[in-house]
Amino acid sequence: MYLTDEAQAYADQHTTPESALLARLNRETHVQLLHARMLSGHAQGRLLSMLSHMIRPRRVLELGTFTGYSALCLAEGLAEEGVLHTIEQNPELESRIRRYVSEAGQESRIQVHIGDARHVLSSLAEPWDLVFIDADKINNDTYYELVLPQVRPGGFLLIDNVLWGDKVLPSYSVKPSDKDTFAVRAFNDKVQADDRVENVFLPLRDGLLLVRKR
Ligand SMILES: C[S@@+](CC[C@H](N)C(=O)[O-])C[C@H]1O[C@@H](n2cnc3c(N)ncnc32)[C@H](O)[C@@H]1O
Repeated sequence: MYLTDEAQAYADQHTTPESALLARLNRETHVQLLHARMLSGHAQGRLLSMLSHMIRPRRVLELGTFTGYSALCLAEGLAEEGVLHTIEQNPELESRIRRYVSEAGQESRIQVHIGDARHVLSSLAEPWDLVFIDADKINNDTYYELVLPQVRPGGFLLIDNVLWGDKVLPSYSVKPSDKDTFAVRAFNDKVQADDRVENVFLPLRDGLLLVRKR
């Protein structure tokens, strides 16, 4: 489900602009890295910031840092004394992430972990107020089951790319070898049937699933 270009432009023009730092990170990511589309970007970044401001979380967890754009957005709404932990498995991204976290003056509030989220998670037993799952989509369910017990009752999870380029839609004919699409579809269906949570599927960008633990 995509907006027309004109509607998208209008929506962007009526959304608070990125900070100069985020705009620079956005541009640098697109110029220097492959798969720059993975970065949350202007509209989704502002939504992450807005949701974080609404929740005022003390403990935030992000799985999948990439260049740090979404971590910086989510950190904007942290409570005083709040901390965001973000996990990225690609060590080549570490220096850029740390440089931007430092430029944003967030070194004491954003803890960067380099490693496979499945392993790093076992060393982080925090009562999460907000979790952003945005790593390898085939493992969405693994991450969800690992973190949900650690999310405080009434806490939130956000899962990105749940539209998966519209490949989750029933009319799309999935190739039998396309394990990612089958995994994203199965995950979305599972959350919809999960009595432990309430959920809203937001068709923003590539789809963002908002989940509240009961
Ligand atoms: C979609 S990008 C994240 C985008 C970022 N959250 C943003 O919005 O700007 C996914 C990232 O997850 C990382 N990743 C993939 N599998 C992972 C894993 N098992 N553990 C930690 N990070 C992983 C990838 O290296 C990639 O940088």
